[in-house]
Amino acid sequence: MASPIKTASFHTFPSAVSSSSCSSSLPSPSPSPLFSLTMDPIRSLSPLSSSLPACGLDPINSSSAAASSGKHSSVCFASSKAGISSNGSLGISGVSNSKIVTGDCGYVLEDVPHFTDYITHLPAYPNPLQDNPAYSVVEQYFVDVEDTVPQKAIAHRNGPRGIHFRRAGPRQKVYFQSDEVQACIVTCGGLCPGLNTVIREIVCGLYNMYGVKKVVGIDGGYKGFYSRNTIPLNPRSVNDIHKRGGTILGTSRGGHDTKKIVDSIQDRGINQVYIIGGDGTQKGAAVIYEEIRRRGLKVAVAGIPKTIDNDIPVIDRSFGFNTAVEEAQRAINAAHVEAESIENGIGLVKLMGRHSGFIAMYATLASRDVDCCLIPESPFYLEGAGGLFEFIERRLKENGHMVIVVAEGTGEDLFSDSINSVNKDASGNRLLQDVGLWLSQKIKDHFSKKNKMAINLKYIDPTYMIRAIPSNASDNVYCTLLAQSAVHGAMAGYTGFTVGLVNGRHTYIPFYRITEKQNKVVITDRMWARLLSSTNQPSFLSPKDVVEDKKEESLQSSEENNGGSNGYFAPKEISC
Ligand SMILES: Nc1ncnc2c1ncn2[C@@H]1O[C@H](COP(=O)(O)OP(=O)(O)O)[C@@H](O)[C@H]1O
Ligand SMILES: O=P(O)(O)OC[C@H]1O[C@](O)(COP(=O)(O)O)[C@@H](O)[C@@H]1O
Ligand SMILES: [Mg+2]
Repeated sequence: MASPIKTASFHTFPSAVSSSSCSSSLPSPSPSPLFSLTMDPIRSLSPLSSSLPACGLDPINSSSAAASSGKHSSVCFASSKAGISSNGSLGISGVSNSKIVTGDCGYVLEDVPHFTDYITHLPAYPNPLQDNPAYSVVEQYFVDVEDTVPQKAIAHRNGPRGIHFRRAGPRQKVYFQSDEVQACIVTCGGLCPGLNTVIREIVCGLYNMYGVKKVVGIDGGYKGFYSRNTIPLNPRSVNDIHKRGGTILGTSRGGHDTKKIVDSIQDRGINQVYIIGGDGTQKGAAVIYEEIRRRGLKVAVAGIPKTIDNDIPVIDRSFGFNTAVEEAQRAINAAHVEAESIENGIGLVKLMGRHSGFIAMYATLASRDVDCCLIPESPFYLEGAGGLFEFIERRLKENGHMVIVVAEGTGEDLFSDSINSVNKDASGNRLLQDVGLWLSQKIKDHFSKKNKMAINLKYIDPTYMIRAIPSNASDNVYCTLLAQSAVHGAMAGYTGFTVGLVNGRHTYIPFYRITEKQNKVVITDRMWARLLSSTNQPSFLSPKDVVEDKKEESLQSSEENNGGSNGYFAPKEISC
C-alpha cells in the first residue's frame, strides 16, 4: 500500500477555469439541504441504486464538494442506455448515465463517468506524482476537483454561466496502483499527423509519471483486438516515433465488434484502454465503454480525438490540423507558381474535408494566394450570373491567373451520379467522387466549348501527402498535453471520456458530447466572412441558403445553451 497522502496547495484560476459556485468563499462543510441529487426513473428503480454515491464535482468527496459550496446545486444522471445488470461481488450498476451537475447562475457541468459511479468500495491511493522530482517544484501539484472549464469563452453580463467541462490534469488520488496497470493503445480511422506523438507520450507518461511498466499497442485498429497479437511498448521502443508520419500501430476502418473487443480486453487483463481516432472511432469507444460498464469492469476507456478534418465538435481544434494547414501551403504555393507562369493559368488544389471545410478555409486564409475557396458547407453553382464560371472569367481578365482551393466533400449535390451512389468504406463512410477532377473537367469544358478563352489548368491533389507527414512543433506540444491529460484522467479513475482543448484549457468531455454531431464551418459566422473578404470571391449564396444556415446555427446554439441534445437542464431564469 502506498504512503499517506500529502497535502497539496490549491490556487484558484480566475481565467477560463471556474468552480461550481458563484461565490469564491466556501462556507464550512455541513450537510446542505440545498444540495439535491436527481435520478432518472430507470436508475431509481434499480435495487442497487442506493449503493451509488451522491455524485457532486468530486467523485471521491462528492457530497462534501457540493455541500461545501453552500449553494444550490443538483446532479442529474440521465440514462443513455436502459437495462440493469449487476455483478454482486463488486456491487455494480451497469447503467450508463450522462452526469449533469447544475449550480447557481445557470451553471451546468457535463461531467464524465468515474469508476465510483458503478463500482462501490473501490480503494484510492495517493498519486505517485507527489514524489516525482519533476512535479516537486510545481506549486499546485494537482487539479482542484472543483475546477471546470466553460464551453463558451464569451459571457453576457446577465446571461447564464452555461456549460462547463471537467478540467483535465493530475488528481490527488488515483484508482490504480502502478504495478496493477495494464494499458493498451489503439489507433483507428484515417491517418493524421501526430498519431505517433500521442502514442509516444501515452507510453512515456505512464512510465515516467506513474511508474506503469505494462503497455501494449493493438495492431491495426479495432479489429486487432481480436485478430492480432499485441505490440509491446516502452519508452525506448517509442523514443523517436514522433519524427515519423502515420502510426506505428497501424490503423483500419471497420471491424468494430464490441463483444469481441471487450472479451479480448478482459482476457488480456487490460485495465486502461487509450483509443485514438476520429468521430467513428469515438462512437466505437463509447460502446466499448458501455459494454465494460455493463460487465462491471474496472477498465478505464479514454479517447483522444483524431481528425485531420477538424470535424469533432466542442474542442478548439484537433491535433494534426495545424500541421495539415501548414503543409497545404506547399501545394497552394506550387499551384500559384504554375498559374502565374502561364497565360490564363488556373491552379486547382484539392484538400481533405469530407464534410467540413476547415483545412480549406484556414489554408486559404493563411496563404493569401487563393482567389476562391469552395467547401462542403457553402453551396455554389457553376453557370450563369454570380456563378463560379463567371467569377473565374472575371478574375482571369483582372489578374491573368487564379488559384482555387476545393475541399473534397464540396458540391456533392452537383454530382448527379454520386447522389445515388451507395459506395461506402468499411466503416460505413460514404465514398466520395473526386471533386477536383470533376471541377477541372467542368472548367475546361466550359472555357473550351464556348470558345471563350484559352485556359491552362493544373490540378494538384496533395491530400495523402498532407496527412502522412509527422506533426509540426505546435501539434507535437498539443499531442503531448492531450496524451498526458488522458493518462492523468485514467489513473484518476475517470472513464468514458475524451480529452480535448476547450477555450485553451485541457478538459475531459463525455463521449456523447463529441459524437452527437460534426463540427462544421458556419458560413454565417465571422470567420467565413473574413475568408470571403480576403479572397474577394462571391458568396454564391442565395438569400434562401442564408436563412437556412442561420436556422441551423440558431438551433445548434440553443441546443448548446440547453445542455446539448442530451442536456437535461434549461437555465431559463438566472438569479444569483
Ligand atoms: N457508430 C459506430 N459504432 C461503433 N464503431 C464505429 C462506429 N463508426 C465507426 N466505428 C469504428 O471506428 C473505426 C474508425 O472509424 P472511421 O469512421 O473509419 O474513422 P474515424 O474514426 O477517423 O472517423 C472503425 O473501426 C469503425 O468500425
Ligand atoms: O482514403 P481513406 O483512407 O479512406 O481516407 C479518406 C478520408 O480520410 C479523411 O482524411 C479523414 O477521415 P477520418 O477522420 O474519418 O479518418 C477524410 O478527409 C477523407 O475523406
Ligand atoms: Mg471520420
